[in-house]
Amino acid sequence: MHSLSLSVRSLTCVRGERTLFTNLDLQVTSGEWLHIRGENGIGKTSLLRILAGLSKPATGEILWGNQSIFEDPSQYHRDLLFLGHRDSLKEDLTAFENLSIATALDGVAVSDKEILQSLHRFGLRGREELPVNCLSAGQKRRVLLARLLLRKAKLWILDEPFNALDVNAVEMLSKLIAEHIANDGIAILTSHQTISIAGGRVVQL
Ligand SMILES: Nc1ncnc2c1ncn2[C@@H]1O[C@H](COP(=O)(O)OP(=O)(O)OP(=O)(O)O)[C@@H](O)[C@H]1O
Repeated sequence: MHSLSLSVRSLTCVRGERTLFTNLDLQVTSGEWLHIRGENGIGKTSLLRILAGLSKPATGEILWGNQSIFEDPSQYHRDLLFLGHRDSLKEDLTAFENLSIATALDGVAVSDKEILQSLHRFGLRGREELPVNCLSAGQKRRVLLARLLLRKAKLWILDEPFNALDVNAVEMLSKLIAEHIANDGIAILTSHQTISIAGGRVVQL
């Protein structure tokens, strides 16, 4: 994976009547991750949605490498995996079917074996063929997170990825993020917890 960076210059975000942040600058390069922190309602999710190209900032630019993310969105979205904190699964389908659909929509060719392995890594052995509405909140979250193993995205943008996870799953996800960073990946995430993964910087909104 060659070195890449996401650079943000003079970003301003307005939602409704409120200006959430102004003139935000940040940069994150291969082998680094950012922890976006701040109180409820400060604008963390709004920032991540802008960084993922899902909404536009009032002012400012976002460069992936040398190019604005809005110039070639399909290329950017091939390099990016965004997991929103309100992302949900199709409740009447199984965990396996949910991942099959998600990877097909992402345009990624994965084998049934790889899908099963990703579910097993997230501790869902024996739960692969249950309709998702029979899973607990934390197990549903684990199914969503299994996508991280199936997409070889360079940039992970994760909104509250540790929510609803038990101690083991927190450890599993921390290890996965650490591996991604060690392999020259990039991650930007929000969390109200303290996270100890090497290569990280805190951005306080
Ligand atoms: N489309 C919108 N129209 C009006 N206000 C909005 C819109 N989207 C978000 N907001 C407001 O912007 C503020 C920031 O919301 P955001 O979800 O980014 O906060 P957050 O920092 O992620 O909070 P939390 O820690 O609670 O998840 C909130 O006050 C929210 O109500």
